[in-house]
Amino acid sequence: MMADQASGLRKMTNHQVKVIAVTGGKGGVGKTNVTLNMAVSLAKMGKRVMVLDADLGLANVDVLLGIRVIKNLSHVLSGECTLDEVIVHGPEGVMIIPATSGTQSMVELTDVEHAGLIQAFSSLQTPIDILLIDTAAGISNMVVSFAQAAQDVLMVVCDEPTSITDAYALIKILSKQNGVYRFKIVANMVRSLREGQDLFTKLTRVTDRFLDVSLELVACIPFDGNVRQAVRKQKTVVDAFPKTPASLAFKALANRACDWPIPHQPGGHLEFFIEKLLLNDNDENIKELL
Ligand SMILES: Nc1ncnc2c1ncn2[C@@H]1O[C@H](COP(=O)(O)OP(=O)(O)OP(=O)(O)O)[C@@H](O)[C@H]1O
Repeated sequence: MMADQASGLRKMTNHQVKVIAVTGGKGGVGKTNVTLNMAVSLAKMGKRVMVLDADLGLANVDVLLGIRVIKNLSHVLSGECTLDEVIVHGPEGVMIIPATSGTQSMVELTDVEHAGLIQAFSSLQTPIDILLIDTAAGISNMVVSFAQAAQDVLMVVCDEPTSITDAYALIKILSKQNGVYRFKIVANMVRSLREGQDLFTKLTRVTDRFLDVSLELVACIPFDGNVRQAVRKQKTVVDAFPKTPASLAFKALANRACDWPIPHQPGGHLEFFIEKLLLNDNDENIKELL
């Protein structure tokens, strides 16, 4: 299976795909809003964007966009269907891989599911430029897998002590145990640029002291009541209220993301991401499953 997978990858074009994992540690800091508003902004720029809702059990992406879902990521992980078959189209043609809601939250991937995930991405046929992964809250092996495999890890934080401590805990685990040392910080729901910078300073004060990591503040998204208004309308704020402060900040972040370099991937497409997913697996048995 591994050999088939590798040859399948070699057949793909040399097209490079950017993979960004949106994390945060704490729930409710705005990960899904950051993901979707970036996705719609990038799609408006002409990019082919795919969003993976990686919060199995507590899916939000489809709800936030008012999209009806029939099959979702859990069907893909169990081998019932392919990733291409579960794609639903959101605003601006953003392709969504939905998760499931209303079932027991699935935070830890079994070996079989991890193998299913790798297999699913290896055989993805739909061409994309950017894959945005909206990860679950907490520090599960699923969050760690995606953060480790992505080229960029966005850490969304807001001005609450628990947000800083949870972000720090996630950064610690990713750096000390999983080889992720670079983090892009998004200060969300801030009242001013200054508040965003102060938040970043609070976080770097502890990471500089205890960890060997590099943090970069890439966006300060203002607290903006229009975000909630848009959520109620099941739309992204960049769509519903394009000129409001949060929308402008989300668009600036998307613009910035376009300039983040993509590492050279000889096989092209998602090979880098898939290889990292394979590497991330601590259990050698997974290779037997592929
Ligand atoms: N910049 C903002 N201004 C005002 N409200 C915001 C902003 N960003 C997010 N929110 C609000 O915060 C709440 C949580 O946002 P969101 O669902 O994106 O967080 P999350 O981190 O994905 O949550 P979870 O981890 O629980 O899925 C939502 O009600 C949303 O409307």
